Amino acid sequence: MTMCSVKIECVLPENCRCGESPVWEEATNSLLFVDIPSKKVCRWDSLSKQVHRVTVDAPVSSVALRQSGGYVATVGTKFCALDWEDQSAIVLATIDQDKKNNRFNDGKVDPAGRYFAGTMAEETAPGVLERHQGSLYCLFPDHHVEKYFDQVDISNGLDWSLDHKIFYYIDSLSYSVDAFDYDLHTGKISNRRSVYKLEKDEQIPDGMCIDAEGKLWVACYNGGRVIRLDPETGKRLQTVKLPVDKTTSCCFGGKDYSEMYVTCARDGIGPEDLLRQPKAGGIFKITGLGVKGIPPYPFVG
Ligand SMILES: O=C(O)[C@H](O)[C@@H](O)[C@H](O)[C@H](O)CO
Ligand SMILES: [Zn+2]
Repeated sequence: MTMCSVKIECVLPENCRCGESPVWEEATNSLLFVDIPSKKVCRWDSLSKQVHRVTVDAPVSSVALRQSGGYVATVGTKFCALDWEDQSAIVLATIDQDKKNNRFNDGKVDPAGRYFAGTMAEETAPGVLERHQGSLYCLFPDHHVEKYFDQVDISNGLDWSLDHKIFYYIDSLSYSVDAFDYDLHTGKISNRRSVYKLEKDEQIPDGMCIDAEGKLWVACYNGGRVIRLDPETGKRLQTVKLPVDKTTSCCFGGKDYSEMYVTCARDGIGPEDLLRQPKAGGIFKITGLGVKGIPPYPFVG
């Protein structure tokens, strides 16, 4: 494996205000993602290059596959089921009803088909928000919701180790990638610890995914990069820089999950900086990483 074969291209100039939650859907050779403030769930067909967009009635912060068809998404403060054909959203559960300024942020389905997602106070500008307002929640297959912990600033990246015994989690403003022991049978988490502290130029940790070797990939907001971490040694193994600063999240997709897709944001970039990064808000594809990902888990409810 040589690092020099890494290639980065913008495959879709979508101008997302805040692109997030990339998810590969093998059945349609497509990449799903959201644009949070634009209230849009998008599906980009990698073969036809066509995009389908569904607009919902509140900021949509994550999307996931659903075993029984369609998708699930976190919309405002609700876990919803999305019917792609008739473009409808059905509410499965509502959270944070006592916190009127909160919304969901990043979410992902665990290996047993439960949908994890956390909340945050709405931002007045990128990174500017009332602190400690967020919590981490999980929607179980029977549609009941459990709260894991509160006091979160910006609930973000999440994924599970390949043996399903560890849950990795990012609260962005802690500048840390954390790990918990994970009980796949019950969905319970325990024993929180930090596995990596971001360096200054890496800026703010945002979305995250695991690769087929058990290493973590973290998108660095304002850092214009994704970094590969070894959660066992706490070392950074690789840095891949992108031509945009506000990289928000990443996932593997494409043939055998050998490509990485990266979302990013356009909001918060001044006119002068936009000239330097005209592709801000686009969808990027990284090839030649020499490592594959794993398929996303579908929600089983
Ligand atoms: O994409 C997200 O996860 C949040 O919704 C964003 O708002 C950014 O992470 C945040 O601005 C970084 O500070
Ligand atoms: Zn995020």
